Amino acid sequence: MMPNLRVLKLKVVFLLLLTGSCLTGLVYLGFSLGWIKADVQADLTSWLAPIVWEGTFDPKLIDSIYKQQNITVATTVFALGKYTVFLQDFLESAEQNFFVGFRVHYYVFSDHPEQVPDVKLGGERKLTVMTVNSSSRWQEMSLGRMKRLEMLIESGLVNDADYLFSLDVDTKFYGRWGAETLGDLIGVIHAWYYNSPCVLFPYERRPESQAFIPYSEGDYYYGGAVLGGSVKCVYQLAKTCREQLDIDAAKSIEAAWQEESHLNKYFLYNKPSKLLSPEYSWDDQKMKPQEIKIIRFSQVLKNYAEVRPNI
Ligand SMILES: CC(=O)N[C@H]1[C@@H](OP(=O)(O)OP(=O)(O)OC[C@H]2O[C@@H](n3ccc(=O)[nH]c3=O)[C@H](O)[C@@H]2O)O[C@H](CO)[C@H](O)[C@@H]1O
Ligand SMILES: [Mn+2]
Repeated sequence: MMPNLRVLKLKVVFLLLLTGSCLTGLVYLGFSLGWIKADVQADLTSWLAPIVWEGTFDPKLIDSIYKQQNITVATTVFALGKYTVFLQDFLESAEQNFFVGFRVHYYVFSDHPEQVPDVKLGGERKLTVMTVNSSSRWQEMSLGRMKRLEMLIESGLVNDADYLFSLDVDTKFYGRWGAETLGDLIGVIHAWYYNSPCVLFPYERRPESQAFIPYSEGDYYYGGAVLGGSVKCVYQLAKTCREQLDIDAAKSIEAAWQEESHLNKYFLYNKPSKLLSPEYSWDDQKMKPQEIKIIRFSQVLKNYAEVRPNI
């Protein structure tokens, strides 16, 4: 009986050791492949780009540095079809929170220019309405933004601007958005994926698409609702994404999340110089967890059937 018991004990110890090392191996693999996030609130990426969270900057100091440089911030926003209903709140809340005290130039693209509301703007802030053709599919309105952004920059209209942002219109500002968001190339971490492992990111996974990213790659999932940077860098981004979208369109492929998928591909190989935390692109549908100290900009609730021309 005794020797059997010893063998049994040895087997148990061996099994425990095996399980232990398997788990350690899995955790190691998880970290190295990005399945497990070490710190969802890190304030630096592995390529040393800052990630802007509340508490990582001094708002007054950073604004004063850029004020001395007398900069102009251009901002494009697209409101086609029924999305013009979002403009009033977008613009009014931007006037309260977005680069307050800076020279801001909004470019509102719409197929219903007469529906662009007359919002009172602060001193040194202006708005230009850009009339565009309608589309019958919401996907085209969304992905058409890259082409229009590229054309706007080529037209020379934004030559007076130092920085350029492109923002979703079905949104509202709830908090400060200032000079801390400026840099060469700016992306925002998507609110629904900031604490997800990489393999769960909804990147385009079909190799036929130019937006394809294999499961072994990726670092962040960026939202399509916010992009920005210097006019030069935004031009390169918009042009490249538009070219990739055209190649896909010629093959009748539409990436999983339209231009957002192409943006993610672009950022994977052209790393943003600064990342905005999900504070800068939240979603009203999503409860604010404790680790998020402030919501600055957020997608408002919308009735998709009511505002979109197609499903
Ligand atoms: C939070 C976030 O990252 N949102 C992205 C997401 O879903 P969303 O559900 O946020 O997409 P969406 O319906 O807001 O469309 C994106 C933008 O396209 C414009 N638009 C769209 C439809 C329309 O009928 N009229 C119109 O003007 C408008 O500026 C809108 O804000 O995926 C989209 C592409 O699939 C875009 O990448 C969005 O930026
Ligand atoms: Mn949106």
